[in-house]
Amino acid sequence: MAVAEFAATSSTSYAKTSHHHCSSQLSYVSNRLSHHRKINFRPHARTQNAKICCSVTSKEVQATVAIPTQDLKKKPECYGVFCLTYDLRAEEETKSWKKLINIAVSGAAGTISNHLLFKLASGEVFGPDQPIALKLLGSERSFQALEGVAMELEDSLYPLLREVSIGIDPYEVFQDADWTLLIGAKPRGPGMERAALLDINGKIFADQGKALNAVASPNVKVIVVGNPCNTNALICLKNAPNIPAKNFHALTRLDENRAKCQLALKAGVFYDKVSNMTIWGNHSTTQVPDFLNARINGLPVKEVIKDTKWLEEDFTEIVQKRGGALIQKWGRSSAASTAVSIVDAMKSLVTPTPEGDWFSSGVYTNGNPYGIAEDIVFSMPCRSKGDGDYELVKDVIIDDFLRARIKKTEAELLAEKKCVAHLTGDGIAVCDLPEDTMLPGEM
Ligand SMILES: NC(=O)C1=CN([C@@H]2O[C@H](COP(=O)(O)OP(=O)(O)OC[C@H]3O[C@@H](n4cnc5c(N)ncnc54)[C@H](OP(=O)(O)O)[C@@H]3O)[C@@H](O)[C@H]2O)C=CC1
Ligand SMILES: O=C([O-])CC(=O)C(=O)O
Repeated sequence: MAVAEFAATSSTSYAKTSHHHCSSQLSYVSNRLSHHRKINFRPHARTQNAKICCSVTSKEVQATVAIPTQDLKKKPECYGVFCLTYDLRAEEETKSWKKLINIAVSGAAGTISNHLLFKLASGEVFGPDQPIALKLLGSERSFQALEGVAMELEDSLYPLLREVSIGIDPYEVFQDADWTLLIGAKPRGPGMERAALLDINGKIFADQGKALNAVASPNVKVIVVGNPCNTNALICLKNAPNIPAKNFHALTRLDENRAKCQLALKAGVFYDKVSNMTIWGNHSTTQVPDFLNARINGLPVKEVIKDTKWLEEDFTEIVQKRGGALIQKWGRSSAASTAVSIVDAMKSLVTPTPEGDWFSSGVYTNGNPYGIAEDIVFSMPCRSKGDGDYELVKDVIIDDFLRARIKKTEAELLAEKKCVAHLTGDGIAVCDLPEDTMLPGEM
């Protein structure tokens, strides 16, 4: 279909008219770029302009759509309706738009992503005046499903979602990414050794680290979700030497949220009363949910929950194995709550941490103040000024109970690291994992 058939002229006030109404004025001319299996170049400047309304603030905004004069077939980097670009100069004039944030997501056709992408597009992380681009990474096996995801994003008419592109080559999809959410990973199948999983998934994260190093924004923030996420994050950062190691996170926010929920349940308070929750170590069954430093209604947990046996035994184990308990009910691993926790993890980095509180994230240990071995990715308490960066919290108490548990999860991560030495540039891999090395979902 010829692009010139596209005709849309309108401007309106968002306060009075929804974006659904706005968008319905577009003649839909997407030529369904389904046959384009790769993205490979950026939109070119040669355009002619038409106007559509794309307001996201209460101010009246006229955004100018740039209509490509070239055949859309030659513009495979965007998906469908997202190929209709807009004139940044016009936007600058309105002073209503912020610079686009590029978010790359791997495993984008998977279950977690199916929740996450729609939350991102709705503005949950970056706010109601921040346009975003989603760059979705799939594979040969998932490409058709990925198109389905992109079609649903189109049909959702999110005013903040300006660009969607899909592809199977991380060197293309990660181009200029400001954030990268690495979710895609092979799930551990029946009878599969954890060492094999570390190797298979490790290779994925080594390749993706190299791609990020080559093409992403030099200050890209990377959140690794695909398991085993701590060691995958380590592999990724080792393969991306030009990106600060500090920018890589392994997702342990779901564990933090699970721990807060259990403390709230036991104390009989709503979960917003639980703060200062640290998850130490690995996103596995050796993780340490820290009830020593956590607070309920501002008080140390031990002053509110007097049942020490429950705290030391039941609480810890419930949190460690919550993923497995969920799998037994659902028949698949946590997806919606994982997506929520990814949003929480991102928001914690772009919003100043409330005074006196902190959040948990699996981060690179070099320079940590707790005596944890260097050169691994370990969940620790962090605070952020809201600039995307974070600092480790210094004023935490570590008693003998906590120290012993931290040592155990540290030993597990050091063993995992040896298994992937061939992928981190540390020589020959020697894999001798402790018996109890399991994902939260394996029990
Ligand atoms: N850190 C945390 O708190 C949590 C982590 N997880 C982890 O997140 C990851 C994704 O979970 P979820 O979205 O539910 O999983 P899905 O199975 O729905 O999706 C996973 C995606 O991984 C991709 N993948 C990459 N390599 C392979 C491979 N070799 N074989 C099969 N699939 C592969 C697939 O996409 P494609 O073909 O496009 O590459 C697939 O769509 C898992 O590793 C899971 O263990 C889950 C819950 C919590
Ligand atoms: O073990 C899994 O794949 C799921 C997981 O990480 C969790 O639920 O925490």
